[in-house]
Amino acid sequence: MTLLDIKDLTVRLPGAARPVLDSVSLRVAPGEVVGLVGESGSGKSTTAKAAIGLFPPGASASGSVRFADTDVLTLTGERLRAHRAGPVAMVHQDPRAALNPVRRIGDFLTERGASRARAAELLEAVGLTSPAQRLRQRPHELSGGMLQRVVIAGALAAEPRLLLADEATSALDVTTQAEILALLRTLRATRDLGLLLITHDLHLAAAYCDRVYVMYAGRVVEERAADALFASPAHPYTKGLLACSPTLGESGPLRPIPGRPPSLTDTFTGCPFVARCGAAEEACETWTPLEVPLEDGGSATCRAVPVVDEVHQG
Ligand SMILES: Nc1ncnc2c1ncn2[C@@H]1O[C@H](COP(=O)(O)OP(=O)(O)OP(=O)(O)O)[C@@H](O)[C@H]1O
Repeated sequence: MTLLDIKDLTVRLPGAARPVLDSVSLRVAPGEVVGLVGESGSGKSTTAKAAIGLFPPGASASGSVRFADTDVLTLTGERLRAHRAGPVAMVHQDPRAALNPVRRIGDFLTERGASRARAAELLEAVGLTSPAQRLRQRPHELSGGMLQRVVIAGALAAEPRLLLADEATSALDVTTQAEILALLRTLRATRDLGLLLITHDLHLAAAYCDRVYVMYAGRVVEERAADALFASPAHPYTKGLLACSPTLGESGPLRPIPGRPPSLTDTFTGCPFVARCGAAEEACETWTPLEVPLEDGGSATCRAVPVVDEVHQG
């Protein structure tokens, strides 16, 4: 069963030379942790926000976004509001931005529909000790990690089925980051919650996710089981990301990918990664990007990966 099913989603902004999202397909099943990885501006947040029918002002969207039995792109008014407040919750990078500094933690949770008793239960579920005392505290009395637990408790108040975590641990130190990620994994197991983890850190995604989508310039360039992605990345961009992000405990030289991703005002033909790709050939400049199936069930949008199906490589 699929919880979130995005198919061929293309999002355009007025004045942009290329789509913000170009034929993006992504799915999340109940109880599955899915990673969405890529450099800044690759379209990760735009993809995640599509799950709650939220697009940049003036954007036009085509393709489909389904959540369980709901066709999200057709929702308007009260039904759209109910969708955003119920089955899908979103947690962002900075918990302090989500919390009113002068209100108590208890107020934050009861404003989200939880009773006082339930609010204490939620704080316990996210691993906060002395929940009764926490309910009376204000944000400045808690650490960043504790506040992110409070925000996650608030997100759980409406019993969501899917949690979108947009760089939710990026502002935290490494130890607290690991604790929050472990908490999210526990919640998906105990609540059968689907989890979409958005991060620029491929190593983190590979360590905590079941499956990973790698995005580049508004496209999904690789989709793999996390262990396969880490062991044998197929797309040159994925290989580049792995080589340029540090792993815990390793101190080898990092090799940044040369150049920078195309902006929304840059036009290009062929593969969008061609200008930065060490393995590019002339034919890549005119190749129409196409998801090529891999033997292990994943896919990569690169004409150099070996064909296992009846796919025309150009
Ligand atoms: N409201 C908006 N108005 C104009 N451009 C936008 C808007 N939202 C997103 N964009 C543009 O769309 C592209 C994709 O942005 P998006 O935030 O989805 O990327 P991202 O991969 O999540 O990046 P980051 O890691 O920096 O959050 C970027 O070029 C961004 O500037």
